[in-house]
Amino acid sequence: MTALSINGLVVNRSGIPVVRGVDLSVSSGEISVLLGSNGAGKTTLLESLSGIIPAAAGSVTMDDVELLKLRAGLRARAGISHVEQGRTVFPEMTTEENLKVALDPAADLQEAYALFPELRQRRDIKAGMLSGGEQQMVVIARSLLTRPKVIMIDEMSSGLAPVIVSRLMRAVRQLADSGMAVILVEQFAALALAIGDRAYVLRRGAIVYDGDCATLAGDPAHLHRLYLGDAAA
Ligand SMILES: Nc1ncnc2c1ncn2[C@@H]1O[C@H](COP(=O)(O)OP(=O)(O)OP(=O)(O)O)[C@@H](O)[C@H]1O
Repeated sequence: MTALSINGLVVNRSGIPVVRGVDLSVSSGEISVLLGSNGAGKTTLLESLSGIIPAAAGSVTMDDVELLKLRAGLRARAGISHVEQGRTVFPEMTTEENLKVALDPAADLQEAYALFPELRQRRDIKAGMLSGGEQQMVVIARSLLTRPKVIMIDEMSSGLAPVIVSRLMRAVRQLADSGMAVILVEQFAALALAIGDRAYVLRRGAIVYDGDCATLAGDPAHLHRLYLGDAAA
């Protein structure tokens, strides 16, 4: 079932289009992996969906609601959550206090501990004392507790060891398996393709691949060409 439908999305940065007519749809229960080289426009695309920056043209619908007409806070309430690149914990608050920050009345803290049991033992510790991987778990769990229909996760693995990244990837798979639509922007393409369903590759603001993850994972040379475009020919 389509959870979010993006049509003809254009987003400018300093007056220059960096997302140029993107069509994309994400389904409940699936991980849509969004790949592309540095500067391709991935973060800009996510920021326009959550309302951090305005879109110049296009349409983004969720349950027949036009998100682009809503302020950021209302988009979150409509069910889209954004785990921003580099977002951190409140270091002086405990793990549990961090989790409670955006707790939806219908949500239960136990959902966070079910996703990341390792946080349960750390609940009373100041979040600033947690490891980088645990902090990222808190940030993702905080987003889960807003009860989103669509969760967008931007480069969650930055600076983390591969074993931690794999742990986080398993959790992201669990989120999708519980029925959420996940948009995953990731620099570790192989790891993301291994757990994802649908893949999109963005190059200079335009989608140059739209297909399933397994096909792309099985053809690294194709992926390489998609990233580099004409430069790889
Ligand atoms: N605040 C800004 N003002 C002006 N231009 C910006 C701004 N942020 C990003 N850009 C430009 O917009 C383009 C897209 O950047 P964006 O960060 O969306 O790409 P990305 O695919 O997420 O790359 P990365 O993997 O490096 O985060 C780039 O050319 C970048 O230089």
